[in-house]
Amino acid sequence: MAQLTNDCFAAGDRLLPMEEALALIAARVACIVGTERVPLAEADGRVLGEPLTAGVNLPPFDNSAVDGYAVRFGDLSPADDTVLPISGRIAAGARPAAAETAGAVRIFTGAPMPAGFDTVFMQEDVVLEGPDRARLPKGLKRGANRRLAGEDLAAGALALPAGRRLRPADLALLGALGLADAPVRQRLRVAVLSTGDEVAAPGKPLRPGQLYDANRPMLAALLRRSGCTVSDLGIVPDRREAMHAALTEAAACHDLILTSGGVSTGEEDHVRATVESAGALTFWRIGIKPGRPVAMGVVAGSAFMGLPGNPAAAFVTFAFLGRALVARLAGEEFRAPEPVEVAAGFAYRKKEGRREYVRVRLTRGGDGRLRAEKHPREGAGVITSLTETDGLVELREDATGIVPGDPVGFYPYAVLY
Ligand SMILES: Nc1nc2c(c(=O)[nH]1)N[C@H]1C(S)=C(S)[C@@H](COP(=O)(O)OP(=O)(O)OC[C@H]3O[C@@H](n4cnc5c(N)ncnc54)[C@H](O)[C@@H]3O)O[C@H]1N2
Ligand code: MOO
Repeated sequence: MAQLTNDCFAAGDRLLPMEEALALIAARVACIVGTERVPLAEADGRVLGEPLTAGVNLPPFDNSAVDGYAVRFGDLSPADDTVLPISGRIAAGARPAAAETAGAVRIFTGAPMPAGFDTVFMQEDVVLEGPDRARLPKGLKRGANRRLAGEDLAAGALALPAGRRLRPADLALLGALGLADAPVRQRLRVAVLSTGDEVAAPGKPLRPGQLYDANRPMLAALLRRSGCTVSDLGIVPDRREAMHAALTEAAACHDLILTSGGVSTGEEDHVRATVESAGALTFWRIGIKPGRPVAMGVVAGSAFMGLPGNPAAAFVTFAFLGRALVARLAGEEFRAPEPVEVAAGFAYRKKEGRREYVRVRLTRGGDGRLRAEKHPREGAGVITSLTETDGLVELREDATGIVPGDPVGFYPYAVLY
């Protein structure tokens, strides 16, 4: 994290545009975790630590894609059906046979092609004339129904790049290449804490003026889905010394500290001031709604991100900034999610110059198009505006508003974590 030095380019009160914040994360933050080997069964969701090249051809040998009859294309009559004697039989798992002399060879899906044979008729298309003669219809192309060694992936070719977050299909590829384990990045160790005297832990009765902590369970879950190991450091009261102690202790054994609340401008908002005194602040105000106060920096050698206290703001800022930071630190090759276009089902006015995310539910309009309906309650503290919706509509900085029917970019929640 040495990259996040105290050169305060985001000084002053300017709202940093999202693109600039993301560019800073990309430019200043490097991978800080080593690699380890894990069995394939445990590799789903892990980040590949090095590029993997194929050690074998995929498939490993020429084989039939169907149950049927293998022939040499040159033995076929171009203009008419061909009748050939059935000269052999090869099942899947059989050793590749020495060259058959001629004729049609009974073959099964996945069985090795006999040497010199290049084309396979599906058995449904073949008429048997007695026990050992096959009538083969005209018109099949050379090479039909044959899979060539290495046509999926050739030995020596790149199978998966470093930084890849492994998906179930990737495990099929690694398994097919004969790998029992994979070199992956160690999990990022992240400390999560909530701040604020008004925030209470579950299991205790609420004192007047208190509410239960919504952000910790949500952020811990988002982090785990991003591949992190999470330490829950509880709730830190609104006192500078308590905050200083919590952050510096957390920094000792975590790669990243993620907080919520206390990053705004109030006298009781100690997070930002603590980061400035115990480390360095890279930015702390972003041109995004909900979620303007987002702080990023370093504390005692550990990366730091402070999200706003309002739960919907914490969610949105984690989805678009926290996720990018985690990916950089964890060595994950990160591509920002792409919104899909849907029709707006609502009118909305916004200020130019900041990016807004509107919580929406998807419905299908009479015209068959997917339509985004805005949740009726917009407040950044309204948790049901997250639970009762399907995703976020993005309104970019230059937009001043939309009317029903306008095309808008929609992110389903599932693509955000
Ligand atoms: N004068 C200004 N006031 C505020 C500004 C501003 O720019 N100038 N920004 C507003 C915005 S936007 C937000 S968001 C909040 C962010 O403030 P903080 O990040 O300092 O967060 P807090 O003040 O601590 O809390 C805000 C809100 O969220 C509730 N909260 C906090 N933590 C939790 C939690 N773990 N679970 C559930 N709810 C939580 C907290 O009680 C507050 O209601 O500041 C605005 N004000
Ligand atoms: O953006 Mo604040 O984060 O509006 O609630």
